[in-house]
Amino acid sequence: MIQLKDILYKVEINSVVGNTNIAVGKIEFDSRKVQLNDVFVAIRGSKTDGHSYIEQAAKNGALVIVAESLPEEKVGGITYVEVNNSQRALALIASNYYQNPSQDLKLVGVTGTNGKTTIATLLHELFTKAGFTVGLISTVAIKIGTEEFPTKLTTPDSLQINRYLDKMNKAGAAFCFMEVSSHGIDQHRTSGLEFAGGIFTNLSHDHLDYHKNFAEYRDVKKRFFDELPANAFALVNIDDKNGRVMLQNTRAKQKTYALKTIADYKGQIMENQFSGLLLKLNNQELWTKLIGNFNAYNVLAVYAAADLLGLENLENLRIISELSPVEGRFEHFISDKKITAIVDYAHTPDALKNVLETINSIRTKNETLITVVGCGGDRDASKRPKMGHVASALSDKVVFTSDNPRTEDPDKIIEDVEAGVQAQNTAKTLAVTNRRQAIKTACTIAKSGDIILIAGKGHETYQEINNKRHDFDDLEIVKEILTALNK
Ligand SMILES: CC(=O)N[C@H]1[C@@H](OP(=O)(O)OP(=O)(O)OC[C@H]2O[C@@H](n3ccc(=O)[nH]c3=O)[C@H](O)[C@@H]2O)O[C@H](CO)[C@@H](O)[C@@H]1O[C@H](C)C(=O)N[C@@H](C)C(=O)N[C@H](CCC(=O)O)C(=O)O
Ligand SMILES: Nc1ncnc2c1ncn2[C@@H]1O[C@H](COP(=O)(O)OP(=O)(O)OP(=O)(O)O)[C@@H](O)[C@H]1O
Ligand SMILES: N[C@H](CCC[C@H](N)C(=O)O)C(=O)O
Ligand SMILES: [Mg+2]
Repeated sequence: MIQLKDILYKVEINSVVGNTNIAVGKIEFDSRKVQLNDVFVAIRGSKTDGHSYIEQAAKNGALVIVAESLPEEKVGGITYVEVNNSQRALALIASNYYQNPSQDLKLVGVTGTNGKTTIATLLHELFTKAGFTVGLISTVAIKIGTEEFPTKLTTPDSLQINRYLDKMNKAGAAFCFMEVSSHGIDQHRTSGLEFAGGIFTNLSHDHLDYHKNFAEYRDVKKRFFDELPANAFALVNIDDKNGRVMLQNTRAKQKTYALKTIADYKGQIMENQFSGLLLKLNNQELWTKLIGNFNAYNVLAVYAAADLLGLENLENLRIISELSPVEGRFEHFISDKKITAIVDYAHTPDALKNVLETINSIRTKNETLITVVGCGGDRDASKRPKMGHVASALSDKVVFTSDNPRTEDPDKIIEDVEAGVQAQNTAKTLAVTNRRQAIKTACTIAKSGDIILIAGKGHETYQEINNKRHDFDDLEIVKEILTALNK
């Protein structure tokens, strides 16, 4: 059995009421899951305050309550621990509980607005092909070797992270690549983890519903680099103006990558086609099946990280050339009548712009580009008009539709998106609220040789409407419709 005093190691404690020399059960931050002898950590959330459920946790058998303020009335036999920050305390307790699993493998975190899943997944694949057992914590899935576990968040809560890292160690994993979202950093989901490296991709508009403004969003990301240990590497995209900012206060070894400026890892695009990219990396040629300028950055980050982790150069280059695109990221299908349907997870204005610019740089003049896109509900509404503008300015035709409306009115979201369309582009757009119907509309308009981009949902296999997830897979649906239309 684990002792309370052991799992409180390094936790910043204000006061304790009761005994810490006691054996405890599991750790929970949801009172509804508490069982006999568990530790309940009360967290102030965005919807409710965990401190209101201390009594319920006690009724369910909690032996220990960890909170930022202790209740006046205490129950005999329960140990109360007052801490400065419950979320941080939870993360440290979780690390201690699983015996600091991040120290027993090389953990690399990827942060930035776009490209996290792509880079983390490619690194997982690269080191797997190099013969290692590798862990992955990403938006799409959590993986231990080839075993896959479902996930709902990009960066899970600290208990889950440490539980999976422990499982990875038990499976003999040498590395784990994980996405570190700004919510994750802000909510201390990654506090107390020992990272061997951190990667910064880029910073653009997203999540400004959650963070007060862009500067705060940037500073949260920076905190991840501020907290890296001295023996870790901090690898940043120096073409992004915020790359330098990330390095300002880090103790870690500073490394840079870039396509446009001098950097430790310098890339150059030689060819950019539908079949892939020909790159020059530190003066060595490399062919990759990944498509688009933005993927040149991702490939460069992958090469650099693998190099910093000690992978032999030629093996590094050879395996990168074998890597396939990540699920739902520029995945494409060509129909019998030669209509190209591309499914991509672009759900920010910058990602959408990059994807559309890539398609425009590759396609020929007589191929029409039809974009199907929407924005998620209960998420940053200020990105909606920007996405409407980008989609309509860079496509020949746009069908605005729903993404995951969640609890919002889908037509209202579409109106927000349409508000960004400039007068000269309005004639190119139409709105079809039902996403399947919108895809069908695009397929009906498309002629042989045309390109349909379906953006925003990528790998997702559901559509969330009013707290219910319905089966929905953009790629499956577009294939089915094009086939049914005999196109
Ligand atoms: C806004 C946000 O990030 N919310 C996360 C947060 O929950 P919350 O603050 O809303 O929690 P709350 O409902 O207010 O409850 C507060 C506390 O009371 C507890 N409680 C509540 C009820 C009860 O009866 N008893 C009880 O003890 C809850 O367990 C919780 O500890 O903490 C939870 C546990 O870690 C997360 O699951 C939850 O993620 C929600 C589901 C979410 O949708 N998050 C998204 C926005 C997110 O995190 N996205 C990022 C970014 C993706 C990207 O990069 O694009 C990600 O990493 O996935
Ligand atoms: N390096 C990049 N720069 C800009 N855009 C990118 C980059 N890499 C990918 N994208 C675009 O962003 C989309 C999402 O990519 P990816 O899933 O790798 O990002 P992410 O950071 O994991 O996103 P999330 O915040 O949802 O976890 C892709 O489908 C593509 O359109
Ligand atoms: N991690 C992102 C994913 C957005 C994907 C998009 N399909 C949506 O539902 O808005 C978020 O939670 O904001
Ligand atoms: Mg991701």
